[in-house]
Amino acid sequence: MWIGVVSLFPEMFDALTQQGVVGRAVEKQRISLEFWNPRDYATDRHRSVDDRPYGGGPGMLMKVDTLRHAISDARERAHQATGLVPTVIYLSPQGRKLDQKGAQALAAAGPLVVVAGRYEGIDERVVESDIDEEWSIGDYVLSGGELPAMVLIDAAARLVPGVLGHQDSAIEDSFNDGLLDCPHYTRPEVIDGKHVPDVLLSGNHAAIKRWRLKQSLGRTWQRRPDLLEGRTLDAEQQRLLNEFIEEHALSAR
Ligand SMILES: C[S@@+](CC[C@H](N)C(=O)[O-])C[C@H]1O[C@@H](n2cnc3c(N)ncnc32)[C@H](O)[C@@H]1O
Repeated sequence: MWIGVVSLFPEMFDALTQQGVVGRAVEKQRISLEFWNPRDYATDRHRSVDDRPYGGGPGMLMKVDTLRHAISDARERAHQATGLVPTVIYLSPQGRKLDQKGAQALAAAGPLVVVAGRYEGIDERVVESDIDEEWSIGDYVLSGGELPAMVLIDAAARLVPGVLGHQDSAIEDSFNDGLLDCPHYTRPEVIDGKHVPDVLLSGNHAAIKRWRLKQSLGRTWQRRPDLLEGRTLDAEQQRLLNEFIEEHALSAR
């Protein structure tokens, strides 16, 4: 997966690319990340990258020419590196809210150019002319698009085949099949008098699989019932959820 990043603070991305899953993916060249800094295109004495908004008011906007130049070079490089036309994404609180389905779509898309905004954002005409999609990471406002860009890149990159050591771990993650993940346990067998559920020690893989699905369904029902709305459970899933609800009612008594 090829990703070009347009940012005034490319060094922030070291946090993403120098360790962990994405760091290893970059090292193994499963993910290629390249950076364009609008400041490198500034020609004035102060190397300015911001400009005043028409109509006045507080805050600045990203300077148009340096930003467009960076986007254009990133787009051209994407084509050169992959032979494909990239999707240019602007991280914005006004964009489509990122969820696991969105991350799956981005992981399967061709090359991406990801634009991190700063100040009060970017000129609307640049959005209209140079941006293909706007993505948000949630209904709150951050000071810049770098953290949102890293969130989006991480969420998509770990779904690229070969990026995760155990590909299954992505399959079983929360949201991948529309449910929350089941609870997990590691050693020791007893912590503060609390035991690992017997079934996980049984070695009975069918029973473990059934238990995990039951917990997934139950947790989703408890914590995120909205995820179950409009979803038709098959007979086995319904049975497991009923069992969970019954057990839950019994333990609540
Ligand atoms: C201070 S914000 C500008 C917010 C903008 N004035 C608004 O209210 O829509 C600066 C930059 O941070 C990024 N940003 C902030 N919150 C974000 C979010 N929830 N999702 C994605 N990007 C965000 C965007 O790139 C934005 O251009």
